[in-house]
Parts: sequence; structure tokens; C-alpha cells
Amino acid sequence: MAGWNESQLRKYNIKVDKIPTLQYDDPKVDSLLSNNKPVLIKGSKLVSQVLKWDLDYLAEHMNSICCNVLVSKNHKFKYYDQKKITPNMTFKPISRPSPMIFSEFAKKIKDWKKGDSRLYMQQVLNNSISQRIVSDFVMFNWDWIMSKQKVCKWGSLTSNLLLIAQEGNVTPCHYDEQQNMFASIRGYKRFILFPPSEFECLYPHPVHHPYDRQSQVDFDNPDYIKFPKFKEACGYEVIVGPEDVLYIPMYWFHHVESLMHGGCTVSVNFWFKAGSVEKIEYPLLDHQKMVIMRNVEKMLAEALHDPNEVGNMLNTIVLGRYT
Ligand SMILES: O=C(O)C(=O)C[C@H](CCCc1ccccc1)C(=O)O
Ligand SMILES: [Zn+2]
Repeated sequence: MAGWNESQLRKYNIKVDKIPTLQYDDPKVDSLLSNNKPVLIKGSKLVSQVLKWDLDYLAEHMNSICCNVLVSKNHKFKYYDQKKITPNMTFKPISRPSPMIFSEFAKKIKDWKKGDSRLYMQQVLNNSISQRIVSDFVMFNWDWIMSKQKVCKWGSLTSNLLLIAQEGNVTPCHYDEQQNMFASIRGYKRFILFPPSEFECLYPHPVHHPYDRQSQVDFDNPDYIKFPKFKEACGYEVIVGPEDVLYIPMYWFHHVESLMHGGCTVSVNFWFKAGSVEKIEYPLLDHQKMVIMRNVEKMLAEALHDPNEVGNMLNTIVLGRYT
């Protein structure tokens, strides 16, 4: 059986179903991708040339590179947009950026003890990393991933994020606005995905909040008073292991964790711009409704000149009139 067991998974009270696991050359893969449905793809050899990317190898070839490292006082690394922090706002994130050179990151991981702050490297791969890393990077199975990009009519590849997490690290539930092919190189990661239709159960922060796109619900200790519909959330769970590729459709919420007691995980994601929609068809897709809601929040904040007024106006429009 696979190199993990249930005791390595954190415990949540969430209903989950399974995600299809298919071989890369199965024709059902293209139909799931084209229909924005998640699928775990085996055998693509997308990153098989870089399975040697372990901490020692990367330290040897990146040791003096300054990398984007997040530090957290607990196991959660909730992403926030610095540009949305306004001067009069008291925003105290649990995790924060702490750029450091790779060799320092590797040493801190090796010397890590329970109680120390946790670390998570999230570094955009580009050609300024190091010759060796670039020469490895070009050995990804680009033919295959580009063929998927083409068949699904996705936009351009925007970036590859190199992710090096300590065992047990969690990226809390959030959605991204790009199509994502997520490849695991080392270790096992557990994903819990929710379709855009679960928006009402996941209560993402307001668009203008630094935690835009992130769920307000703390999966470790959900506040069922503030977020009552979270009890009804229905997700999909999958474990992504070495060489697996998980398709995370844009606007699908996802919680990610590196399995406990599984050592560091090394992953690379492939974010693609959404394709240009030829024409809008009805009924609208659920992710299109999320785009509409985002635009309403943006437009109202613009018109009112104050994001804090948006909630009041939306209540005025809806309460007693649409409810
Ligand atoms: O690939 C994805 O989309 C993931 O969520 C993978 C996740 C790290 C992503 C960090 C992040 C989240 C939001 C904005 C920018 C960066 C993990 O593997 O822990
Ligand atoms: Zn994400």
C-alpha cells in the first residue's frame, strides 16, 4: 500500500467524497480537465526527472539563494495579500514572510524542535535560481503539460511555485483564480477540495481584506455560530504522493497539509491563466457566480469609496426585500 497511513492525517469533522484517480493516457482525463473537475493523474512523468530534489540536493545547488520563506507560530500558513493592509488596519497575521538564504532554511529545518516556529518555503521558480536548478527544471515533461494546456484551452503558464514544507504544515482552505496542475516530488500531501457551489458553507473573507480568497473558518476549531453552514460543507479528499499530479480547478476551494511524521514535502505547482471564455452560456457556472460576486464587492467599494461600507449597503439592498 502507499507510503502513508490514516494516523498521519489531521482530524476534521468534514464530509468528504473521493476524487477520481486516472492514468495520464486515459481519455477521461481530458474530459474531466475540460469540465473543471478535479482528477488525480498518475504516470505523467511530469516531474520524474527531479525526484532527486531533496533538501540536501537543493541546499547544494541553491545554498546562497535568498528564498521566500514563511514563518508561523502554529502549523497553519494562511496566505495574505500585503497590498490590502491599509495603515488604519490592525492586522496581526499568524504567519509572516521571513526571507532567508536556502542554507539557513535547510539548517533551521534540520535543527527544528517541537515548539519552534514552523517554516514553509514558497519560492517562484525562474531562471535566476541557479544553473543546475534551471537545467533540472527544463527536464519537466513540458510536452505533456503543454498538451493539457492546449486541449483545455487554458491561458499562459504564469508561474511555478516550488513548495518545501515541514511535516504537518497546513495551507488553510482558500481558492485561487488560476487553473492549477499540482505535482508532488517528495512526500505526501492531503488535499480537501470543495467546489465553488460550497461558497456559502466556507465564508471566504471580504474581497478587500488581506485574507481575500481564504476561508474564515478555522478547520481546527470551527465557529459554528458565526459559520453555521460549515456543518453542511461537502468536500473531496485525496492524498497526493511522489510523481502524482492533482488538477485543482480554478475557484475550487482547497485545504492542503503535509502529512504528519512524513518528513519534508517538496512540490511544484503549475498555475495557468484561465482560458478566454468565447461566450457566456446560461445557466451560469458556479465559478462564474463567484466572479460576479467579487466584481459586485469591488464595484461597491469603488463607488462608496470605502470597503467598510459595502456590507451595510448589501444588507440594505437585501434585508426585508430579497429575504
Ligand atoms: O498550489 C496551490 O494553489 C496551493 O494552494 C498549494 C499550497 C501552497 C500555496 C500557497 C499560496 C496560497 C495562496 C496564494 C499564494 C500561495 C500548498 O501546497 O501548501
Ligand atoms: Zn491554492
